[in-house]
Parts: sequence; C-alpha cells; structure tokens
Amino acid sequence: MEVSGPSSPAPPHPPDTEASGTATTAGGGGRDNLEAIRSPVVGKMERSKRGKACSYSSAHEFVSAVSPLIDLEKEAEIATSIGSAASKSLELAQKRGSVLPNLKCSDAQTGLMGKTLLEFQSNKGVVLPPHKFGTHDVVVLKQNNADTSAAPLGQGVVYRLKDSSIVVAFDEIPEDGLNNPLRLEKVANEVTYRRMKDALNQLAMDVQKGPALNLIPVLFGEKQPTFLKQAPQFTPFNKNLDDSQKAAIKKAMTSKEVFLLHGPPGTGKTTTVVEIVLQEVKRGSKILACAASNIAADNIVERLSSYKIKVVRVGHPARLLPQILDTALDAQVMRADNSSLAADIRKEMKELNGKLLKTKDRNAKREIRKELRTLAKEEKKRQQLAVADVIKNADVVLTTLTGAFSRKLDNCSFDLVVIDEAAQALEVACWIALLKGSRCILAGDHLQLPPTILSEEAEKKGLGTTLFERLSHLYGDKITSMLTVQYRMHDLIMTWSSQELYQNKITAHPSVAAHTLYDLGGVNKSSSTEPTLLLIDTTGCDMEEKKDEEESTLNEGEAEVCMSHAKRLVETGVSASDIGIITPYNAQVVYLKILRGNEKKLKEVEISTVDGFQGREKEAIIISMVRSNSKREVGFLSDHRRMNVAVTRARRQCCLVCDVETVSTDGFLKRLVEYFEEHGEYSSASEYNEY
Ligand SMILES: Nc1ncnc2c1ncn2[C@@H]1O[C@H](COP(=O)(O)OP(=O)(O)OP(=O)(O)O)[C@@H](O)[C@H]1O
Repeated sequence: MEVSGPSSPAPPHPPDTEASGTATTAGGGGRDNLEAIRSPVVGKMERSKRGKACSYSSAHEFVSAVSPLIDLEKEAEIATSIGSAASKSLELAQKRGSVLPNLKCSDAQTGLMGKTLLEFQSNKGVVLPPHKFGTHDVVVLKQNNADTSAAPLGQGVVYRLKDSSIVVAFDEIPEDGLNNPLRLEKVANEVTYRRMKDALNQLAMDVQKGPALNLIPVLFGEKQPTFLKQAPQFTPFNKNLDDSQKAAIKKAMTSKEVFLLHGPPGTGKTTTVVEIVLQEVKRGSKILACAASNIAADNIVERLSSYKIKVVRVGHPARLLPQILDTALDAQVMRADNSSLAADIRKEMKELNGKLLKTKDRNAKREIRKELRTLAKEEKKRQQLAVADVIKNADVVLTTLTGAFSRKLDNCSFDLVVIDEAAQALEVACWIALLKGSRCILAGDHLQLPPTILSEEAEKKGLGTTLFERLSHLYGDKITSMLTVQYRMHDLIMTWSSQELYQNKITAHPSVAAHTLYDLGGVNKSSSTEPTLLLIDTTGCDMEEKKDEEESTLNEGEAEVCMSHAKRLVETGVSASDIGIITPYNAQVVYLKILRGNEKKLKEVEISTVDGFQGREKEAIIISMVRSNSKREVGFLSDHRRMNVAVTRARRQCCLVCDVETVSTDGFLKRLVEYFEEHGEYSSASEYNEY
C-alpha cells in the first residue's frame, strides 16, 4: 500500500465543548457524551488507586464482575432522564434541564444523507430556557401539552445548539403537529448499554474463538505479551516527530498483541497515533481506529485526510463534523455502484406500487406483489453489498467505541484495533472494538480524568477502572512508551505537572518553553500579561462559597475576580477567544456565564467545567477553585487528575483564583499553591474589586 502526503502535523481540532452554546451547563448527556464530557459531581474515589484494586484473572471473571455494574450505571442514567419515575413531573424535568418546553419549529431542511433537520426556537423569548441538552444527545419531540407518557412525534439526534435555537436531525419527518407548540425531551441512550452488554456476552463466548482469540488471554494476564525479535525500520511520514514519538512508534510496531501509548498533556499523542496508523497501513494492516468521543474520532479522520489512504468513518451523520462528512460510510455507500442499482430497483418498485393501486384483477395483483417482494429482497441485498464493499475496501475504519458495535461491522475483522482516548473510556466499551481484532494499541493518559460514572455504587465497585490503567499496572514499561516532549505549555506551567505526576520526565519543546502572552500579536506587556503563573488569593476577602438548588457549589465573589482578570487581559490586547475560565463546579459555570452575558467584550471567553475542557487548550486559562469555607473542606478538588487537567490547558498563562487558606488543608493543593507563589506572581482578590 502506498501512502503519501504532507510531512507536517495537521493543526489541532476546533473545539466542540462550548459549541453547544447551552444557556446553562457545560455538559451534554447520554453515555456517548459522558465518555467525553463529564459532570463533576462524581469521582469522589481516589481514582489513581483503582487500577491496582481492579484486576481480573480471566475474561469470565471480568464479565461477571462488570455485567451488574453496567445495569447500575444504566439505572443511574435513566434516573436523570425524563422517562424515570423520579422525574415523571414535567415541572421537575424542566427544572433539571431535561425538557425544552414551548418551542416552535422555525425551519426544516433536508441534509446529512437524507435526514430531516428541524430547527426549534422558544415561543417565549429569543433565548432558549436553561437546559442540559448537548449536541449528539438523543431526544424525542412531543406536542407541548402532551403528558409524559404520550407517544412522541419523532425521535432524533441533536445536531446543533445555539443560545437561541436547537437543530435536531430526524430519520423521518414527523407527519403533522409541527405547527403547534412543541417540546423536546432528552432520553437515556439505552442502545449504548445494550451494546456494552452484548460485548460482554460476546466476550464470555469468544474466549474460544473470534479474531481476538490470542489477544484476550494477554489482556487478562493469562499469557505474556510477545514482540517481534527485530524492530521494523520505518521512514516517518511526519518529518517533525521527536525522538520519544519515534521510539513509541517503533515499540508499537514491534508489539504482537498490545501496546500502550502514554501521552501526557500536549505531547502529541494524536500526532503519534496518526503516524502509527500510516505506518501500519503501509505494512498492509487493516485497521479499526476508535475513540471514546465522536470529536476525537473525527480529529483522526481529519489528520489522515491528506494522505492517500482509504478511510471510512462509521457513525450517525448528525454526530460527525461537517468537514469529514465526505468520508462517512453513508456518503460513500451513496456513491457506490450497488447503491445506484438499489436506487433503480426502488424506482421500479414505486412504479409497481402505482400499478398495484390501479389494478382491480386479483391475479394480476398477486403477481405484482410477488414481484415487489423479489425486488425488495434484491434492493436490501444491493444496499448491504454496497456497505460491505466500502468497508472491505477501506484501509482504516474509524468510529467511536460504541459505534464499533454497528451491524455494518458485523463479521468484519481487523489486523489492528487502535483506541485513542483509551484512558477516558470504560473498559467494557473498549471490548466492543477489541473483539474485532487480533492486536491493539491504546493511547491515553491515565493521569488525566477518567470516564464519568454516574452510579456511585458502580464506581466504588470498579466500573471506572479503565483498561489502559489496568494494563499499565499489569505490564508497566514492558508494553508502554511515554511521550516526553510537550508542545503546548510554557516551561513553568508544565514543570508543576511534570514534577507532581510524571516523575519529572517531561520537557518543553523550545518553540513553547518561554512563550508569553505579550509575545502574541497586539498584546501589550503589563502586570496582567507578564506573569506566566498568577495566584489570586481570596482569603479574608469575604468570598465564601454557597450551594445552588442542585447542591452544586458556587462562589460569586471569586467568579467576579475571574471576570475582572479576563477583562484586564482583553484590555491589554489578548483576544477574548484566547481565554478560558474553567472550574470544577457546574453552578460556578452557570454563574460565570451570567456575568459574561453582561460584558460584550468578554462574549468570546470560553467558560466550562474542567472536565468538559479535557483535550482542549487556551493561551490563557483562569481556574476558579470555588471552595472557601470555615470547615476547610476541598471536596473533589483534591483529585490530582482534575487539577492536572485544569493547569495543563494553559499555553502561556495560568491564573489560579482560590482561597489559599481553605485549599491548603489538602497536601497536594498546598504544594500547587506554593508552587504558584514561588514561581509566579501573588495578588490578593481585593485588588480586583472593580468588577
Ligand atoms: N513532533 C512535533 N513537532 C512539532 N509539533 C508537534 C509535534 N508533535 C505534536 N506537535 C503539536 O503539538 C500539538 C499537540 O499535538 P496532539 O494534538 O497530537 O497532542 P495530544 O497529546 O493528542 O493532545 P492532548 O494533550 O490534547 O491529548 C499539536 O499542535 C501538534 O501539531
């Protein structure tokens, strides 16, 4: 297979977390979204110990331990959706944000390979009421006055979200009722759970057969991983790769069953994954490449698109980025020969149906029906052949982990399964893909945030332990390579994370090691833009935390200080879209967004939970830590991974806003604050009271 293309890495992917533009919270719903966007109300357990705690000695032991935990998790998700007994009252569901009431259908279009895109706006005002809908959520459409048990007019997938409108992609256009007031309800995505259960059943049966026959015992420690005696030589497509990336690629290509690519923040994990895929295609491997989220799968598709390899993206078109739709399975199937034959057959069937309506003669009717049945069978066969041809001819099939369970991939096997974001995916979700291959490469960082688990009980019993973490404890360096050069952060921002979590092994690439905010075009050097690290202490400033209705914590005074610093940055020339304000608490996100609404200049400042910002970066990051109380409680701030993600989102400046006295009761946070004090600028929040 010949692979060719440019040698420099593609630019990173455009953000999608904030693209939803929801009026209130940062996260979307549904397991699919949860894999990428977490709610911070979970994760109380000391996660770094989980990998050790959860070891399984066989596939059977894993299946019997995890199967009931999937049920618990499903129940927990259903409990948060409209269909549950707990939220039968519409009023409560609205309060929780899982219903958007009183909408009008403002636009209807066809697109996305035959889907109908309906746009809804509020009948009551220009902005949608507060809600927790996210792009890719599964929703149902109902008459506004229908009761909760009423049958929906249709079911679809959220395609686009703005403050003022929501666009939903439906397979079939609802026949009538669109002129009346309507409401949308978010529903639990039960399909995902069914797919995970199916994967477990298959894993239990597959021990004796299937493409993963030799892989399974290695992943459960029953057989040792093996390697090629001689490392293959390769010429990189990407001429900029650093030594740690090249070493990782070599080790990956030497592995015969499993390899872990450990990519700390900004170290080019996806860049390395893309090079591994290209080298493996060149070697003749057929690859299934998956990620926990749609956006990460699309990111790989985009980066592969400039090389001459055959890529097909399997997934619902409403969940794919517009720029990669051309690689979508549905789009490629539509262009296939068998598809045009199927279309001819459908045309013929339409004509026959017309004849059937007009014919009175019973014998003639019988004949037409017989012919229609034959044609229907042929049409289905042609469609299936078209799908099978596209998949058979592809070098790389890309999908999300749960998407790997698509019927369209039934009976397909692959030489290699690559899973990006593996440390953010449930192990059981990984198995959906792994069962289709004989070898696997997992890329991730178990020192950043793991997948969200809604059920506390399932979390305690180990559902959140990722395969990446488990294998990392099982085999360690034997199967792992860590990337050690980072391309995002100023050296001072990186060093805290490297010391605390990566045994001081990370170095900053010279292109970023000393970069500052005032190096950016149009930015002036000032007391706001000069420091790389900035600690704003709210101690003694009368900025106590409080709880909102949903028991999430917020700190209004601290939020004002954050906005005030953002404003100073913008006034010194920093572009608002280069600034991110992140916080562990949902209620603080909501409050910060309200404040942003009052400041035109700050409209483009991105505000999100830390969890929702994983995988993203900004030139300047402001972290609002929120906790400030006389009991000195820090809650889940002390999760090392959450603070690791928070700090390492910043490229040129990281500003920590907190009550130093409260957070210093935790040893880890105390060291963080001391690091900022020692290497950065310290100011009191009282200096920011102009807001
Ligand atoms: N060898 C390299 N030389 C120059 N730039 C690089 C190199 N490797 C990666 N980069 C750049 O570093 C940035 C991060 O790369 P990439 O998106 O692959 O990292 P990642 O580890 O997947 O990121 P994240 O921390 O979000 O998981 C990108 O802008 C990429 O172009």
